[in-house]
Amino acid sequence: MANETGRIRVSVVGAKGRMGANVVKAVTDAADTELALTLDAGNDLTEISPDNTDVVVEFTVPSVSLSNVLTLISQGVDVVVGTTGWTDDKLDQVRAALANAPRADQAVFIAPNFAISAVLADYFAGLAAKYFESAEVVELHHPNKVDAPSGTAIHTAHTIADARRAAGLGPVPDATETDGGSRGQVVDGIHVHAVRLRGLNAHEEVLLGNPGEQLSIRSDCFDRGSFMPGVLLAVRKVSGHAGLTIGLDTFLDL
Ligand SMILES: NC(=O)C1=CN([C@@H]2O[C@H](COP(=O)(O)OP(=O)(O)OC[C@H]3O[C@@H](n4cnc5c(N)ncnc54)[C@H](OP(=O)(O)O)[C@@H]3O)[C@@H](O)[C@H]2O)C=CC1
Ligand SMILES: O=C(O)C1=N[C@H](C(=O)O)C[C@H](O)C1
Repeated sequence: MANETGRIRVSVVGAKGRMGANVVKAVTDAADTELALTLDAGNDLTEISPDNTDVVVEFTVPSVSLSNVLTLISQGVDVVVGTTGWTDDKLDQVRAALANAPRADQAVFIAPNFAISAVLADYFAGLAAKYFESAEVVELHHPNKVDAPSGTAIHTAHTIADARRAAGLGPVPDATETDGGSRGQVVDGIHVHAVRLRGLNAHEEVLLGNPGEQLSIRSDCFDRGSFMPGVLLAVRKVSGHAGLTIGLDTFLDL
């Protein structure tokens, strides 16, 4: 979708945040998008409508994202979401809202990660998982992050678990009898470990092991600019994909 200038009008929710501020700059700088409204906590999302906006980009906090997305659907605009914290129940609520949306072709796109390195790490982990007895995920982030483990790590754990199930693999080998929390969170049978360290930005390592060998798949996003090509790709694609779409891999030729 585009306006009479040929540019996609993009509003940003969470515009003053770390990601939102980068999105405002990316949308302003790109030739085929133009910045519409910028909103943050305390602003009224019903200011956003098809009169001023084609696509909304939402980067806020997990506790408010569902409510924001439901409001934006009822406002009749397409939405690209980068905020984490999505459960099956929340996704079902989005699907139900889309089924009753003002426009029949309305679209919501949610991505756990917009960086090509992270999307490929997840994809490669899914390809490799069936060949290894053991699999664990380590995610490492800046200490200002409010959620752990990361949305990306949760997604990667499910990707690995799905591949293991499809290959008929059983549980990962683990003789641990006492833990005290040191073995991380178990997501779909896969242990996920979260590091929070000043100096880091967003990193993930998938460890796959067999007797006598190991494969490591690692993504390092040193700068939030790494997410912007993926965000802009989603902004350009979302309006052609009615309903709920999840994961940037759906817009890549993998
Ligand atoms: N998918 C991806 O590729 C990526 C996803 N993320 C995810 O994006 C989310 C945001 O991360 P980040 O930018 O670092 O977080 P920040 O805390 O820097 O930004 C969040 C922003 O949302 C605002 N906000 C809070 N509540 C509301 C509300 N009800 N309505 C509108 N705005 C609100 C905050 O305002 P205030 O501070 O005033 O409360 C703040 O400006 C996280 O879930 C993170 O995990 C991050 C990087 C990449
Ligand atoms: O909060 C962050 O910074 C990030 N959040 C996302 C996540 O939880 O997976 C994506 C990326 O890891 C950066």
